[in-house]
Amino acid sequence: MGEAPALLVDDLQDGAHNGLELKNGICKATATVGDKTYVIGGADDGTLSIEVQIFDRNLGEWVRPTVRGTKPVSCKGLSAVALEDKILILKKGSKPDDQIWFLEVDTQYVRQQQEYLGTEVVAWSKGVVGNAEKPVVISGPSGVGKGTLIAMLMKEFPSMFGFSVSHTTRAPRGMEKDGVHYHFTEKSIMEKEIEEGKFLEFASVHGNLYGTSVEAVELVADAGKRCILDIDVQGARSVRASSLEAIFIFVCPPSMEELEKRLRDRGTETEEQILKRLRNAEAEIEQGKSSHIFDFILYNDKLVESYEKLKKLLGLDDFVTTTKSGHGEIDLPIDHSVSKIDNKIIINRISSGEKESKNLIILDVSSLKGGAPGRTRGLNFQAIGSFSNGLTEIEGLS
Ligand SMILES: Nc1nc2c(ncn2[C@@H]2O[C@H](COP(=O)(O)OP(=O)(O)O)[C@@H](O)[C@H]2O)c(=O)[nH]1
Ligand SMILES: Nc1ncnc2c1ncn2[C@@H]1O[C@H](COP(=O)(O)OP(=O)(O)O)[C@@H](O)[C@H]1O
Repeated sequence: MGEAPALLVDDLQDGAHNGLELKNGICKATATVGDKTYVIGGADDGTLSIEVQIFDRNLGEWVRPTVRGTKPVSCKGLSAVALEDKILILKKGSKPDDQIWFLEVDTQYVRQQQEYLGTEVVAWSKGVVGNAEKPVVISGPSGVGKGTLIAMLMKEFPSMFGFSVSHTTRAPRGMEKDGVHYHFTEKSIMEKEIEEGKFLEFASVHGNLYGTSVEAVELVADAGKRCILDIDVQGARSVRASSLEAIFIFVCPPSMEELEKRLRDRGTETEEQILKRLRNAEAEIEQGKSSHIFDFILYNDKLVESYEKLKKLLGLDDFVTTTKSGHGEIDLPIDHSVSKIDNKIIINRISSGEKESKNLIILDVSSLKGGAPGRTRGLNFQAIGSFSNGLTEIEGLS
């Protein structure tokens, strides 16, 4: 049995299942999903992270769960709304991009983690307003031209794409910079971080460990960019099975002879490494073509033509540069009440002194995408304001 938090069991049994509690400077919200009541909160000094405890009503016991994903930092107050398999958390007095969070309690990811760890698991993911384009996973054998094609894409569309910087235990090549091409790390450190759940996927490739950290993907999403992942077939399979919805592209060489020529001409590997990469290439190509992981196979024969094909796959062939529309920011009132009608969360400002502020915010949670341990996208909102001239303004943002 776990240690009881400040909120009393009696409070829960009296029916305070969904709502806000303030005790001794500690802000807590509670939400009930199934037989469990989740007590979510932290100190209001903006430094500590928000913690979770569970009261299992069947067992009559407190449980402290294993927490996956990045925890949100504490804030001035919380509201919690139970959805089917997750809890929507509204953080009061936080920055616009830090106000909406989800605590997953019974999603596929949480159930997988529960099975794997044999403990109660919850997982955080930050809510992102709007529908950022799906991330792009690019795989293919060493030397096929993945890096070259990605570099061309990033050069032509710098504000649209962001590269997910992987961790690796292999040594840097001459021109490679730590934190730009890879986060170069040590095996023991990376293994510890994998244990701690910091990686979305990882794999042993050509004798070294490679992995995509949750943070690497989050950083790109937070910059409002479309994430590109250069990962091997095993990694692509893991991502396919994860909550990250992506487009999967496998890059194939025109022939094994040409692949060998490119690898040798690149001149970055020893003879032994080249032979190992060529041996692995056959199996990778076999899996890439037959495994149903990939949505598209791109033959990289003539570079310029292949690049045009890649742009077409990503819907960029007749792309005209336009100014990026804003993400839309919610002005979440500190004092508010929250209710839920079907897939709509209604946030109502309590006693608004400001004449021209939005009194009602409607959050649509009907088409959420992605989820823990990264980001939950697809949140849409409408802000509705009443003005002193009697007009009502409706602002739809996504
Ligand atoms: N699973 C996984 N594979 C990765 C990751 N980063 C790179 N790789 C793959 O590791 C392999 C070797 O990469 P690298 O050492 O840069 O050599 P290169 O492919 O010859 O340029 C390639 O197939 C990459 O796609 C990662 O984060 N996860
Ligand atoms: N279509 C192509 N035709 C000829 N050479 C290519 C082509 N694409 C890439 N290359 C060259 O092949 C080498 C390997 O490309 P690289 O992008 O490093 O591969 P990867 O990232 O898949 O290991 C580089 O020297 C690159 O300039």
